[in-house]
Amino acid sequence: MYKGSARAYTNIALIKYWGKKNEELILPMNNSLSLTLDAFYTETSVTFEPNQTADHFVLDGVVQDEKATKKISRFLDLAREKAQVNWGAVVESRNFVPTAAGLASSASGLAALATASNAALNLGLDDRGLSRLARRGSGSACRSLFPGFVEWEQGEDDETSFAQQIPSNDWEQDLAMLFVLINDQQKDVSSRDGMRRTVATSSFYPGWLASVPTDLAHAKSAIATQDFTALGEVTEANGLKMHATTLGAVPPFTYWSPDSLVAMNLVRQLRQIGLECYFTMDAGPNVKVLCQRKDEDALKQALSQHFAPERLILAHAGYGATVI
Ligand SMILES: O=C(O)C[C@@](O)(CF)CCOP(=O)(O)OP(=O)(O)O
Repeated sequence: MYKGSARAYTNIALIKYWGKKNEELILPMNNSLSLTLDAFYTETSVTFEPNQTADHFVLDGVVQDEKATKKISRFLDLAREKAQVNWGAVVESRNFVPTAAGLASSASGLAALATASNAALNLGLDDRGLSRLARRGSGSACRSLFPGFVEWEQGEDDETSFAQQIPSNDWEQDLAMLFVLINDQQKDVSSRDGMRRTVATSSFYPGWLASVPTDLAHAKSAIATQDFTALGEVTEANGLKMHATTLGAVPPFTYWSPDSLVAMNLVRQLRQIGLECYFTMDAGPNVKVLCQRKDEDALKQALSQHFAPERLILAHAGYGATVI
């Protein structure tokens, strides 16, 4: 029986990955930096069957359609190639996210699948090898292998593009991230499609890309000096610039919904009255608010004046992917 199971946690980028220089290998245009969180995780088991060739994918108890299964199969082919086998597999994944979330994070899912495949096929991959394998499933997944603050080195090719943890003296334990879950019916443009369109057509993209190295340096120095204000400011600015690129795409699009703007404005108002907090957003309307742990209750209290409590999820620093 060639079976492996793993758990991996989602991560939120403070300095965003937004654009690929190589779609096939998922090589990014820039380095990114994230914080691995504890609130959302995925548990995945994979069982390779020597006398089967078809793959089956069950997500949260539901057998997935051909399109979703094909995406998993393409990833499993990488593991099969490394093991020199052509065995079919059954993948069972469970996302542990609050029901209201709608936060199906591919990052934790693919990081868990890479870790589970490594165990099932006894591939013997080290952290770097695992990060490179997860990257082939979804770019941000390469960061979910590790706890704390994580930097994805963009690299030049498959060998040199991987993530690693940034030394922080556990400062991340002093921080918190409050997820404001905006229920938005509108179908978002996927992160993959959004970054593809933006790179190809947005006149704002070059300006964004040119600003990332400086933002990254500021974020890393803020972590080294445990300067929350500096980390918050660069996080909020970098996220806003990333989202600005979508407005210049052809056709233009935005991930922001009216309630996203309400949340962003509330964060600015709270800062003005001395509750230090900063927001960031990804490929969806949800708003993530970075604060210090000592302020998390005041922040949640303030936002619950405008958002129902079940839509406010507090997260803290998470853990690296593990075999379970
Ligand atoms: O996480 C970040 O750095 C920023 C984003 O979340 C902003 F939306 C993008 C994540 O993109 P992902 O889903 O990894 O894309 P893939 O490589 O096409 O699968």
